[in-house]
Amino acid sequence: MSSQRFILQNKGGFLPQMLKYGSRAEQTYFSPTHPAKRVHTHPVLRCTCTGESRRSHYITTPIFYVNASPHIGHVYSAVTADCLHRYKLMQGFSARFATGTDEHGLKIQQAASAAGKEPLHFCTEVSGRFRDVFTSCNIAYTDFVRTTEDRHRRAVEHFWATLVDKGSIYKGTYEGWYSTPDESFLTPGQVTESTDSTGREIRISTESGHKVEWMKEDNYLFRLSDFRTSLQEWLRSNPRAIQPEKFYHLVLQWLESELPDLSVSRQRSRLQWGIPVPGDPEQTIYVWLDALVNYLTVAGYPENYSQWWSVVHHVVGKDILKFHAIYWPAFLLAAELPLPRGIYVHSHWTVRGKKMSKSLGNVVDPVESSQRFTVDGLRYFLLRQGVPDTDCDYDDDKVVKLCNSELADSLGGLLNRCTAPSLNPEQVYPPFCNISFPEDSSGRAVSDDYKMVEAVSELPALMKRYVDNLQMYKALEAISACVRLTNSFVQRHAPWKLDRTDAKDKLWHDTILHVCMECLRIYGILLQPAVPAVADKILSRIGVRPDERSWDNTLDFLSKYQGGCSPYEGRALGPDTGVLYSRIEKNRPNPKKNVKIDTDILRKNKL
Ligand SMILES: Nc1ncnc2c1ncn2[C@@H]1O[C@H](COP(=O)(O)OP(=O)(O)OP(=O)(O)O)[C@@H](O)[C@H]1O
Repeated sequence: MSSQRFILQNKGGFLPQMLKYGSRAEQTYFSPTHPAKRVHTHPVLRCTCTGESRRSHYITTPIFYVNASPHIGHVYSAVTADCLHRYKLMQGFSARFATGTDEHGLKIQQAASAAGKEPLHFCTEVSGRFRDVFTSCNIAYTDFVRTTEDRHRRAVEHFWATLVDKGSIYKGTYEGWYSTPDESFLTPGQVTESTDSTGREIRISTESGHKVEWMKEDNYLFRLSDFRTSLQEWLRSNPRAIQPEKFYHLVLQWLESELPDLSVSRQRSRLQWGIPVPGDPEQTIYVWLDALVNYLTVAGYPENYSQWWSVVHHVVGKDILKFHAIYWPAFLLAAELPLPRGIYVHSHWTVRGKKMSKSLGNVVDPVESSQRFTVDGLRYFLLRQGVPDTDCDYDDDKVVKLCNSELADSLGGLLNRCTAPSLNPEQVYPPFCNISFPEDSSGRAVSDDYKMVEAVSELPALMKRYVDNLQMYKALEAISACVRLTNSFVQRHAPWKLDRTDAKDKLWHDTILHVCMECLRIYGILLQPAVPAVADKILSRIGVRPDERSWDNTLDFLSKYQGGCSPYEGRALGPDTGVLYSRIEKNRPNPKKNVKIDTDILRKNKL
């Protein structure tokens, strides 16, 4: 059965890409991620083959608002996307990874004015800080977009004109609650009463706790209400479009209520720092519409964008789920553009139970943390401890504990055992002996050794399942469990007790080291997306060349055991004999030092 990628188009716009199997006449469509499962049959669907390569992937982070410097939460979004991007590259995909900065809106206008700077000058400075932090955390983005760039302005203007052409934008009066800090509109049900620090009665957003104000002004409205059914249809046809599943259900729940039309512009008199509405200089385009279009800008919109646009996946924090899972798909449906292939949602890092946030000031500085724990130590902690479904509390002691036990002791210890001159005086990848470790149990290997080999051979498939579900923490947990099994294998057979002058003992000794190095080779390859520097150290030390580090190279794990030959056997080890990861001292420096709490802000927010 052959498969070909199609975009399905209905009356209201494009439905997301699906794979069509079998004859056109059947009009039966299948999810790309669940080809075995029939998900949608629609009488009016029209199919257009995009010619998209199945081996390309485009991943994005949110673009970050430049009202203050980046913190660990931003780095977490970026490290997650970076890990996914590296993982796709390792699998041979042609992949693109975009991040950038969101630079328009009232908050920026106010922050620039408070800093006594021109908005663009202010944005350039803060945007540069994001870029620097990402570089220092080894975030290998392929594109960095700023919403103040000309290419983005062109994309936004074109997108706006398309929405107007399609009749999805009209001029009207918006009246309702608005939260400037969240740059979002709220229904009466999302607003609650509260008091400010002087005891004055105010209204706040139930979700963010930010103050809201009643707004009434003439502006442009987007016919969001027209798209509720199409959005429901999209999600029901694509049960994996939003992951983890709990967020998918949350969006479906939101869609059970009516969607009021959305104001998509501000009067220029209130907001000057933004892109003017084409043909109406009295109005500025709403910052969220402006910002979301960045994903298209990077893909090349409005010119040749379809190659990348058809494989786009967004990584977003749960705080901006509504914008990405409702507003953005609705805008795209209105513009008759394909919907994202996947929206990967993650929860928040908290500090003592409160969301780490620029506005609260309770931020952890990623540069200080990466200097103390190393870049890979910080990346490992974020990906290993960050569970997308639930919030996680950040604590320096947890980083120390995890990195010491899993990177320094377990992984570093294993590498050291195989490569230390005391056990490996020839400094080579030693040979494997089938008589010592045969497929049956007639050699010196015991049943736990076979279990360990089986676990490691299954590891790539397990990792693929986890990473494809955005469960990096489970993938790293599985690798860590295998590292422990390999250490137990060494401990069980204590090669240091064997007599290397005895021919049989020597064969068994070398076989033990060969098995360990094969395990390390697999761990090194699989760890590359998460901790590239640590993985490179492992692979270089055991003599694995850069062209031998792709996903396919995990398929020949312990090939000698399976009767094949090994290209690594007898190879000289790499020259770097340094430790893999140096243990971090606990409590030095002061673990609370890099948690900056702005007490004024906390007081103001009654925390
Ligand atoms: N505490 C956090 N944990 C995880 N991700 C975060 C966190 N804070 C921000 N992010 C990520 O960065 C994106 C943009 O966040 P934003 O710029 O609004 O940061 P913020 O610190 O929450 O700012 P503000 O306090 O001004 O709202 C979020 O959607 C999310 O992807």
